[in-house]
Amino acid sequence: MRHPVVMGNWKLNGSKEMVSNLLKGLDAELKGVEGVDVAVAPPAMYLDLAEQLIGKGESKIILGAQNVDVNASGAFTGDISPEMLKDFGASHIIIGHSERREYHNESDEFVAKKFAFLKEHGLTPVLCIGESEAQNEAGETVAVCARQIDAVINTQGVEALEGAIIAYEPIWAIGTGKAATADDAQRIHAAIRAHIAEKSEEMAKKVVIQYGGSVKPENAAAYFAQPDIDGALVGGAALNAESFAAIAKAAAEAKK
Ligand SMILES: O=C(CO)COP(=O)(O)O
Repeated sequence: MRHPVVMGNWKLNGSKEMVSNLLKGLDAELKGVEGVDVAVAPPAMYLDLAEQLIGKGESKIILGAQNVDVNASGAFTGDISPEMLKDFGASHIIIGHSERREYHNESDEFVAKKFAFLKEHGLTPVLCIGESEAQNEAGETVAVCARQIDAVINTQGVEALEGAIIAYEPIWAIGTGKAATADDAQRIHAAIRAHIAEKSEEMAKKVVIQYGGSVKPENAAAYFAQPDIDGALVGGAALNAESFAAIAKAAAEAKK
C-alpha cells in the first residue's frame, strides 16, 4: 500500500511573517493527523526560518524546496546545491515544474539531470510532469508524460524511481480553477503507472503519483478516492493553513 503524500508548493509567495503564520497554523491544524505525509516547499530564502519553526512544532511536517541546480559548488552564480538544501533540512525537492520548464526553458534532459543529482545526494525528487492544453486537445497527454518520465528511466534505469514521487500536473489545470475531473486524472495516473510497469511492475506498484492542478478542499476527496492517485501537489490552496490541512486530512481519511 502506498503512503499518501500531500505537498504544498508555495511558489514565489511569502514573507517572514507569512511563513511564520502559515507554519504555526499548519502545526495546529495537523495535530493528531496521521496516515499522510505532509510536506511544504517554501521559497529557498525561507528554508532557514521554516526549518526552525517546524523543529519547534509538534506536527511532523516535511520540509521541501522548489528547485535544485545541477552543480555541487563553484562558480555558478545564483545556484543552489543539494547539500545546501540538506543543510536546512529540506528533503523533498520539486523538479521539472511546468513553470520552470516554460519560464526557464528547462528540458526533459536537464530535469532528468536534476533527478539524478538529488538521488545521488539522498534527497527525494518530486518530478513534475504534465501536458499543455494544446497537447491535451491533440490527445497527446499520455505520450507527453511518458516522454518526461523516460528522460529519467532511459538514463538512470527504472530503479531510479525508488523512493521518488511523480506529480502529474496538467498545465491547463494549474492556477486556473479548471481542475481535471477525478475520473480523467485517475485514467492518466493509471496510464502513467502502466507505462512504468512496462519496465518494472514492482516499481509501478510502489511509486507515489500525486495529482496537481487546482486541488482545493472541495475537490480533494474525489481525487483521493481514486486508486492510482496517491496524494496532491497543491499551489494556491497551500497558502492557507486551514485549506491545506483540509486537503491533507482528506488524503489521510481516503487512504486509511
Ligand atoms: O502548480 C501547482 C502545484 O505545483 C498547482 O497549483 P494550483 O494548486 O494553484 O493550481
